[in-house]
Amino acid sequence: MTVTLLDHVAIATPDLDLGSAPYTALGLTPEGPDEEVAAQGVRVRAFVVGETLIELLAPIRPDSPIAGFLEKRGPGLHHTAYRVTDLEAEMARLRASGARFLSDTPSPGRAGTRVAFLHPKWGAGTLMELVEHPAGAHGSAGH
Ligand SMILES: CC[C@H](C(=O)O)C(=O)SCCNC(=O)CCNC(=O)[C@H](O)C(C)(C)COP(=O)(O)OP(=O)(O)OC[C@H]1O[C@@H](n2cnc3c(N)ncnc32)[C@H](O)[C@@H]1OP(=O)(O)O
Ligand SMILES: [Co+2]
Repeated sequence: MTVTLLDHVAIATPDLDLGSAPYTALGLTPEGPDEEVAAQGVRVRAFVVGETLIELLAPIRPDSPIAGFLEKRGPGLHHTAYRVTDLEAEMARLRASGARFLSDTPSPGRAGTRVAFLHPKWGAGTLMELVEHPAGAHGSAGH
């Protein structure tokens, strides 16, 4: 079993400052500066919650999956993400068990990570993401 951590819970928002309000009110602070991930058409702000993160996602392009999600479902919970130690091995293992990935190969994620998404239908209604951190990632949570 190579899932080692609930890496993050992602929230879709039209605007990072607007979406940050409840988390700031809880006294949570961002892990670092906002980050744009062009591959996903998003701007990300990650709040540290102990060993895991709240990943706030705002679209930077109309064709971003987050823009589509907001149009159809409005702001709120978007996906859950699980840290794995070997992404390719986990993808192969899950594929062999019938899992449906949204792409054949990993994509670039936040903070130099590599990510792969499983179809929400396979996730029993939840969009699920696997995250592999660069070897030796630092920080209390390895973030
Ligand atoms: C910065 C990177 C960061 C990181 O962690 O490092 C990220 O997490 S980036 C996050 C943004 N990127 C993605 O979400 C990529 C994966 N997502 C997709 O490819 C699409 O959003 C997809 C395929 C999940 C949905 O695409 P689309 O909305 O065009 O398709 P449908 O509307 O036809 O949806 C199909 C079916 O799935 C349901 N759905 C859609 N999104 C979600 C969701 N987030 N959670 C649960 N279910 C979802 C949708 O309602 C449809 O179901 P149906 O019963 O047919 O209505
Ligand atoms: Co994510």
